[in-house]
Amino acid sequence: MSVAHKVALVTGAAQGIGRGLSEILLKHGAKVLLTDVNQAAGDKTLAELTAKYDQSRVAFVQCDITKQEQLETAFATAKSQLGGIDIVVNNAGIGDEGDRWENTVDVNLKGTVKATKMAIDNLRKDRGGKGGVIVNMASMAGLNPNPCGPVYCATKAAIIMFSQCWGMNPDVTGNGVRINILAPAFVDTDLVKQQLQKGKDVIRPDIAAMMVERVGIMPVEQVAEALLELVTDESKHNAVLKISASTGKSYQ
Ligand SMILES: NC(=O)C1=CN([C@@H]2O[C@H](COP(=O)(O)OP(=O)(O)OC[C@H]3O[C@@H](n4cnc5c(N)ncnc54)[C@H](O)[C@@H]3O)[C@@H](O)[C@H]2O)C=CC1
Ligand SMILES: CCCCCC(=O)/C=C/[C@H]1C=CC(=O)[C@@H]1CCCCCCC(=O)O
Repeated sequence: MSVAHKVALVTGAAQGIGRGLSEILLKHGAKVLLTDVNQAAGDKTLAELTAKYDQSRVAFVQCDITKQEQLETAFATAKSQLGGIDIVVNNAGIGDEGDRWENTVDVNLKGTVKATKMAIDNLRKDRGGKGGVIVNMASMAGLNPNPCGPVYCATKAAIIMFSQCWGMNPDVTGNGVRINILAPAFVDTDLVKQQLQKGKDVIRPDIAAMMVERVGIMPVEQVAEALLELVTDESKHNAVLKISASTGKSYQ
């Protein structure tokens, strides 16, 4: 499936991986609704992307994925402003541990569940949609245990299982909806930089640093290419695409 002229909604799109995913979709001719909880960062990213791409193809709406009504507004905006929805990338995520661990469950798990259910409802052909593809952002940390971020890892493991369960549902597959999962190892974004620099949320920063040393760290663009594969290759359904600087891409 070509992404040209398709409409994508990306969560957590103001910076980091979400911004990179949005940009590769724009480069290949899609229309993109950037969504993010951070209004100021979203406005800045929108201004930068509209300077490079046709401004009728990109828009931003503030959306906290933990808030059902803000998700509803975002999906409605994609339809009214960009003409429909074909691709949903549930990328937004955080890594709080310690006293703030419940934020990580709220955003990574509950927020992704809310957004996935809404995406399925909007894409299903029997509910007025055109079919399409959902990609949920997990992590290698949801597949391989480590002692650094137990709540983060648990939420990412849950995203994989939740997504694959929906992907086995004939009401989803029978109505033109594909669901795939992206599971990167370390990517060069603020999430990793902040955690490693301040040791803020990492329970054993020494071990985290050793893991980064062993596994390496990827540029955002490498993850964006992997997303494009999951979106465009129609044979990919219920796939988990693992990607790491040291071992490259593999499906599980
Ligand atoms: N950086 C890495 O090494 C890896 C990151 N990931 C995942 O990729 C995704 C993106 O991470 P990064 O770009 O690295 O992080 P980042 O911190 O650079 O960007 C995350 C974006 O999500 C937004 N966000 C946070 N909470 C939100 C909410 N409640 N609603 C909407 N937007 C919200 C932030 O404002 C920010 O713009 C996350 O799900 C993360 O868990 C997965 C594997 C590796
Ligand atoms: C969960 C590991 C914590 C390490 C600290 C850190 O910097 C966090 C990085 C995470 C940010 C988002 C992620 O998904 C990153 C973890 C990636 C783990 C890679 C594991 C690689 C492997 O086991 O092969």
